[in-house]
Amino acid sequence: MKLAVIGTGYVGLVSGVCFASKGNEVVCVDMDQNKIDKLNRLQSPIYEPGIEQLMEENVREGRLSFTSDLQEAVRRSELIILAVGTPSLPNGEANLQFIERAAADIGEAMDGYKIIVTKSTVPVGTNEKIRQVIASRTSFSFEIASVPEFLREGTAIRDTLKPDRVVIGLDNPGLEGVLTALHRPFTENIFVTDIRSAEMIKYASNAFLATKISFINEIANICEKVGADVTEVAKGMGSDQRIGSAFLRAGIGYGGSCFPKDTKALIQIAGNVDYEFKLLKSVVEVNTGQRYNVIAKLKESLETLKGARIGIWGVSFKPDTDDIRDAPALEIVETLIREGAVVKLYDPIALDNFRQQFDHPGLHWCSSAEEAAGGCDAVCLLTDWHEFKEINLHKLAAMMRQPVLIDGRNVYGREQIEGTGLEYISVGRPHMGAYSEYPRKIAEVL
Ligand SMILES: NC(=O)C1=CN([C@@H]2O[C@H](COP(=O)(O)OP(=O)(O)OC[C@H]3O[C@@H](n4cnc5c(N)ncnc54)[C@H](O)[C@@H]3O)[C@@H](O)[C@H]2O)C=CC1
Ligand SMILES: O=C(O)[C@H]1O[C@H](OP(=O)(O)OP(=O)(O)OC[C@H]2O[C@@H](n3ccc(=O)[nH]c3=O)[C@H](O)[C@@H]2O)[C@H](O)[C@@H](O)[C@@H]1O
Repeated sequence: MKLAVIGTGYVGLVSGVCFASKGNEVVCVDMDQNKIDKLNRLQSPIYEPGIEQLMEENVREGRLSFTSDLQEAVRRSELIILAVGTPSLPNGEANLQFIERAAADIGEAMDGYKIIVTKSTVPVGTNEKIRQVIASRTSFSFEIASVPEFLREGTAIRDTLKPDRVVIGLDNPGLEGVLTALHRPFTENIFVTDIRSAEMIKYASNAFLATKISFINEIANICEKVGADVTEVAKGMGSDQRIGSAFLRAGIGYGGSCFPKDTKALIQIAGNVDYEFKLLKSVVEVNTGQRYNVIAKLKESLETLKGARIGIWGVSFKPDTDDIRDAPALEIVETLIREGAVVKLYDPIALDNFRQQFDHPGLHWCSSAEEAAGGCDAVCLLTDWHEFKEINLHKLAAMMRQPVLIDGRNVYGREQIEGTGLEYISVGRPHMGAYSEYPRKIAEVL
């Protein structure tokens, strides 16, 4: 099939490349000429393992191209995929300006029948608006469908080539054949429903995963007070198939371009129909608090942050991505600076993006984890990059001014910590190390 994909962020680029690799002729469109120039040099504007190789193969085979000319792309395609951003407005609602503009541009460019598929995450009822915007710009007939995207950054290609399921929302049953045929090379598990339900499935899925994370984080906070180990608790809970083990990793809370924005948007969607989504509001509140627990733990350990030297390991919102959108590290580092700490930052790939968001004379940019830790009063591990698991913790303790390690992702096991001399404070697990007063506090509670 001939496809145009509008928007070359994670979703547009990865789905464009994956549709091309299944034999479709795909043109990816972006209004950002710099991105298109980069793509035409076969350089990916997103960090995603394997993407450049797949781009190169498909361009070489003549199935994939990149342009900023939306009109030309729409005219040569049978099906158009909308994958533009839907960021948050200040009140949490989804900002639909990119969607509306793209829909208008598509309507104006149309020169015949087209199918328009929305992959962007959009509030319930948005596809109806898209239909109206396009209809007001063209007299040619067209169909709309909602095919929400469930890929994760860092595993986006694998998630797209082998998804758990594909959800297709449509109002005209006549579209089912063409859309299921387009997606069947990826999976047999295709769920066809109406457009509004498809739109809601996307928000409900992200909100549910966010809820699992906040739930386990609250359990972790209680574990810390009663002397239980949340990683054991999660294993024990997760082996019940009704619960499932995924998304039960306690830590410093979720970040990224989607969970924070989509949870807030769903609260607004509910609010707009006079429904207070109390559970989801608490999920968001717990998530914010979880980031600040790192600060509280530092203060407990160091007494004051003024003048303290703090090493930060990892600033991206999760490993294998350079994305720092709504990364917990942003708020944590800003707070440390506000409290007068000197902060040494290291991340394998996300430091440039971080610096564009937040820079300050009190920040030191380091090129290795060891450099960031050297001479520090505490190191905070905020992103569970694989390389941090391999660090020699004996050497770490020796190079620090005070050997305090705050592990925000529960990366290390007891056997790695024992004998290192580190004071080790993780999330929802017993504190370890010479300086720890933890057992005394438990005794007080009991
Ligand atoms: N990032 C992710 O992992 C996932 C994102 N989503 C959803 O997919 C949508 C896209 O997200 P990202 O890929 O992160 O987006 P993004 O915001 O990184 O990129 C969107 C791109 O669209 C381009 N664009 C905007 N308006 C345009 C127009 N009228 N014509 C041509 N290009 C235009 C922008 O220049 C930008 O390059 C959002 O709704 C998001 O919630 C869904 C699943 C996963
Ligand atoms: O709509 C979206 O954009 C996407 O949002 C998430 O994908 P993503 O944000 O790439 O990353 P996740 O792997 O889901 O992690 C999100 C955040 O939750 C945190 N997390 C995840 C799992 C866990 O057990 N604990 C936990 O704290 C991660 O560290 C990260 O900060 C969803 O997993 C995707 O299905 C969805 O398509």
